[in-house]
Amino acid sequence: MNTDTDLLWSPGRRETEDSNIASFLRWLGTDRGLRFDDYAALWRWSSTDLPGFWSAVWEFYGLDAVTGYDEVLADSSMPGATWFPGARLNFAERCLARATDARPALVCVAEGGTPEDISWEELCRQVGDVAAALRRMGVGPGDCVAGHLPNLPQTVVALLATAAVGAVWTACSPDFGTPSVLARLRQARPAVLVAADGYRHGGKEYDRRADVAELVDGLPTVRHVLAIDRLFPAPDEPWSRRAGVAQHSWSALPAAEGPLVFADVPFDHPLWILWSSGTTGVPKGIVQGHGGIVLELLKALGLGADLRAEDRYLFLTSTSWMVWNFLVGGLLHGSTIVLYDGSPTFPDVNGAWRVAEQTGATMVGVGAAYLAAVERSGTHPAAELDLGALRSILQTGSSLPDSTWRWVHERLAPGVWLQSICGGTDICSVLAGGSPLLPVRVGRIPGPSLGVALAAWDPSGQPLAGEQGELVVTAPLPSMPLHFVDDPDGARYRASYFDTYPGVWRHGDWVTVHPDLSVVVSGRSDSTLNRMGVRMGSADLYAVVEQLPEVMDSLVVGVERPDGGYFMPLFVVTAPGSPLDDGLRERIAAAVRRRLSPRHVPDAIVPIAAVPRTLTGKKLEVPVKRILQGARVTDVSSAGAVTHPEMLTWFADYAGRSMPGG
Ligand SMILES: CC(=O)CC(=O)O
Repeated sequence: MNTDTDLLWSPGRRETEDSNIASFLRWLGTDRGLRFDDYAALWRWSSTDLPGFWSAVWEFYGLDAVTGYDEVLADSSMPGATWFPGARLNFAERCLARATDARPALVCVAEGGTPEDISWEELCRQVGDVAAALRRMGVGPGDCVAGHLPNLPQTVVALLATAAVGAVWTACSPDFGTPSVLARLRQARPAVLVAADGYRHGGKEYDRRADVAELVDGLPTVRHVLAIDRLFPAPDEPWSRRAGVAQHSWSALPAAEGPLVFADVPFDHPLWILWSSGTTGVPKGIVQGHGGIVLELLKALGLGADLRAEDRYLFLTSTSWMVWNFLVGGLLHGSTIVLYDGSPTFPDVNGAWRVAEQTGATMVGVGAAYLAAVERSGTHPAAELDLGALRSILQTGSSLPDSTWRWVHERLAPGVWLQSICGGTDICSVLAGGSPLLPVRVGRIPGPSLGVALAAWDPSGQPLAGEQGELVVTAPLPSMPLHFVDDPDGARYRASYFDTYPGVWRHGDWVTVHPDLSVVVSGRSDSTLNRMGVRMGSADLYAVVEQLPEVMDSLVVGVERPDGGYFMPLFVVTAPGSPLDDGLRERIAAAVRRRLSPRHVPDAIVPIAAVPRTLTGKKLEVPVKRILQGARVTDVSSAGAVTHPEMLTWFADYAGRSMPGG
């Protein structure tokens, strides 16, 4: 039910008249003679007239002054759509195109430190020096440069320098275990490894030099290590002793001899490789292209999130989550991007908000789990900190409990525009999210993003209105993968998105699209709960269970048994001092029965010490389900890619001990 008490935020004059999307609508009227009464009408046009919409984005953002093209969409089949043949543009060049003296390009904060500004001029100079160094190492189109780096200014510089020379970038955050990093980077076959000596997190320093040596040993294609010695400086000490590998110190790189030259690459030239979470098999290397990413991030951040040049845009993320790339996309808008290298909960749970205060961040991106944790802490950031500059929060990763939507508006930053966004690595962007033209209501993503032909489908491919179905995208997007790494015939790519509905992208989430176009995502469809033929999203259960003050975290899975039975245990982490006794079990079951349905009541409610998650915060529903079905821990998760890996062994023991018929 959606009543007015659910309304948290409504567009004001700034949004309806001064936002980027308002300017876009005016521009469509004057330049194209197109008028739309509301967001819904604009979205319908944008997701059906693809050449019309994407050519409008192209012109509105001035790309026609950069390059021409033969056609907008030469082939619209999925997979394999052909966008903007004939166009040539370089992501790095576009990121540096709006350099200005007026504002910094980067504001960098190390955990416990003070913010440091890097000007656009300085950023361009550093990109030029590193690009020149890469060219001296013989790196160019067809090569890969890999980063083993935390969220440092050097990481942004290395990405832009790699793109500038036309090579492919990929990164793993150093908090990943070495086997996980190797499972990814081995596939990418990097020629150069850019690595930091360590990182700081939660008040501790982690030395990673030995891990870098191990990586170099495991990556026979690496010829050069570009070493960032910041925490443990020992410039003359090579980290790897492997023959044939040269180590260069980042801080000692010579200045470039000439101006920065950007490789002139076609629209679909590979830009970077992003990695799937790798919790259900070998991580998939998702390759996205220069043109598709430029266009998508201009549209998503500009027309969707209303990012502007004067914004200071912070995302709390490691370099392994696609939102880091989504953060760097802020440069395309001439915005200042804020890089925080550290834990959002250091020195206390409000660490991230302190960084926002220190840096004057105007738009802050966070994972849902972090927001919920701050809510639970009982602190009142709005009273303790000056978040006056903050205008918008981007929330993603998983669904937000209803209470947290309200808490953000009441206690974190009253008046702020909370944008819940859903998309992912696969497109490095947003499928559904906020719009300056749409109100924000509790529990609802305001609408599908422009250009995204999003729908809910039933198993036979029929669209569902106001009912939960598979999230599909029925028309191509420019940032869809060019291909996967090591997938020459595209079989892995097709199997990932196109096996259920040939020619239509199945994203792997359960979604409901309401008549007002608002969207509710109810969890991953590959971890669906299916009781007696009724499908239920795990997120619905979490939303109820995690509202109880005694429950800190939870995980639910539905296990098909060999005997045809179905077992649906709910695992809960209780708050200190709240044992999971019969009383609490009954309160949980009663809340689920009342707020959802008797069918949602779990078969067992079991205490656990922690919920294992991917390093980007997603609960490990599918791996746990598979363990409960008898899979070996090592077959369903890759070491170092999950939090609380010890819990996977716990689930294996539980499967042996407590599963019905087990
Ligand atoms: C934008 C997103 O969808 C991010 C994520 O959940 O991985």
